[in-house]
Amino acid sequence: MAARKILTVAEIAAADRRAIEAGTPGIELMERAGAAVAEAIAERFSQRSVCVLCGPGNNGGDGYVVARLLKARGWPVEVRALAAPQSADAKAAAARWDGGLTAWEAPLEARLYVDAMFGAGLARPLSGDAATMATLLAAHPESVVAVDVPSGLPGDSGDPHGPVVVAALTVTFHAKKPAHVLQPGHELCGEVVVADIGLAEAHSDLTENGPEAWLVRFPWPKPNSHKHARGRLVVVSGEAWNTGAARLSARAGLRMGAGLVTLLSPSEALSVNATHLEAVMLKGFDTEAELEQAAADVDAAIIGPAAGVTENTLVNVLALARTGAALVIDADAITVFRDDPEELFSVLDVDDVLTPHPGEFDRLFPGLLKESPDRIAAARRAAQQADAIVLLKGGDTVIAAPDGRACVNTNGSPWLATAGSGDVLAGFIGSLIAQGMESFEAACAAAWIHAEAAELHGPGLIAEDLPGLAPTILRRLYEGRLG
Ligand SMILES: NC(=O)C1=CN([C@@H]2O[C@H](COP(=O)(O)OP(=O)(O)OC[C@H]3O[C@@H](n4cnc5c(N)ncnc54)[C@H](OP(=O)(O)O)[C@@H]3O)[C@@H](O)[C@H]2O)[C@@H](O)CC1
Ligand SMILES: Nc1ncnc2c1ncn2[C@@H]1O[C@H](COP(=O)(O)OP(=O)(O)O)[C@@H](O)[C@H]1O
Ligand SMILES: [K+]
Repeated sequence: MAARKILTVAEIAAADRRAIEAGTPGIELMERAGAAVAEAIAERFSQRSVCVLCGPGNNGGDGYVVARLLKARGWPVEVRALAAPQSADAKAAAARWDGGLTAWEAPLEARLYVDAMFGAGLARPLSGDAATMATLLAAHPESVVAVDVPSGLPGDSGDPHGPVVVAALTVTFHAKKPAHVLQPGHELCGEVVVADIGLAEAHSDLTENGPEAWLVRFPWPKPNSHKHARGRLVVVSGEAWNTGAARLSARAGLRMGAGLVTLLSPSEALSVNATHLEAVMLKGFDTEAELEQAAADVDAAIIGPAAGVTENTLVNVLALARTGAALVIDADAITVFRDDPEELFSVLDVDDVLTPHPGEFDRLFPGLLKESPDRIAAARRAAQQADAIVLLKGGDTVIAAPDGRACVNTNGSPWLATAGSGDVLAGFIGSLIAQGMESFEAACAAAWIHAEAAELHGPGLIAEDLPGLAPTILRRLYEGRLG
């Protein structure tokens, strides 16, 4: 299965234009779009009274088609027009609707509402009658189906700057837009159905995260695999009072399949680490030179979880960067470079992964999140600036590579909002890289598995649970690997 592409508003408009130039009339695309919405509604709702709210553009045009097709199926349908149709296709679709119009302000008594006011290209916040309607509908999101996007949601950012419709189901066309995957848009859309309306494939560097993007390259062990061949991973421990986070990463790394995982511990923390380790191995170091030596032959190294915002952490990162290991740089190992991010960037390359939460991101890339149109753009610019993979954490984690690839994680689980879950994620990423997966794909796969594991557990999740939940998700992936 191919990765699920996400197209911007400009890209979808271009695909639309190409289809029309190639001989499919716009009204035919509108008929297909409306038919897909009517079909999705009939599949999910029993027959009931429907009110279709049509805007002046092509989104409204789709609405007139939905109204006609649901009426033809015997559903009681009323249509309300926010303004007269403006485009030729919308006028044609409206002309095919023979059921008359209900006044916009009449009491709302239908059991289902189809929001066809505005599409993804919304140029300015909803105002007037449209804004009032969005506010009224927001009281009954379970009865609202949005065409393309909930009206008021700009397609490229997913961040409404005014009143917005909240839907239980959104039917969009050809591909998702950023608004369907980025928060809060993702939440406002409800279930998202992507309907095929016969447009040609379009190129996109932006995808929605999921196994179809990386499962064929997942590093399963082979019959002749041995532990050294399955990837050597090291994790740098913090000082004696701060060792748990690195152990969480190490355990997660082992669960994700790395053959050998070693905790590299400051000597003074060796005994506390030793008390808590079994399959994870332990090695001490006292100086940056000893750390460099200990990591000389490893495939991947993780530094940051409870490492301490200290000069030692800074020099330890630089020491690891002198080895051939791919680096996963998290937490304190990010923060420690806040006064001179360039010093960090100068030692990174595309094998390395930075895993900041938004606060840490702002320390390395001051102002970038705020001044970017959305999180995808921010993560992409950061990856280019750092010349490394950047995984920007959140409910809608974004992973970006310096070459422009970006991936949005949509299975994010709020149960992950618990101390230490990021340490586990770092362990998962480092482990997959150590096993030979390309770093961008490793970060995507790790983020997806991490969220699936959290969802599997649900309430009461603590970070310690996550490594032990990974095998259930891995088994599902393993059994589906040929599918
Ligand atoms: N391939 C596909 O994807 C296909 C897509 N299709 C459908 O087309 C839809 C996109 O259609 P669209 O471009 O006509 O946009 P849409 O939002 O209906 O209307 C724009 C109009 O609204 C106005 N306007 C804008 N903002 C406003 C505001 N806040 N308050 C008030 N007015 C506002 C704006 O006016 P202007 O800014 O020009 O003054 C303009 O007149 C898409 O969502 C999908 O449903 C299918 O039919 C076929 C294949
Ligand atoms: N509300 C949420 N929804 C989905 N994922 C979340 C949410 N809150 C946090 N996460 C995820 O949980 C992890 C938290 O990581 P981090 O902030 O580094 O925590 P810690 O440093 O305590 O390990 C990240 O993977 C993040 O994407
Ligand atoms: K809409």
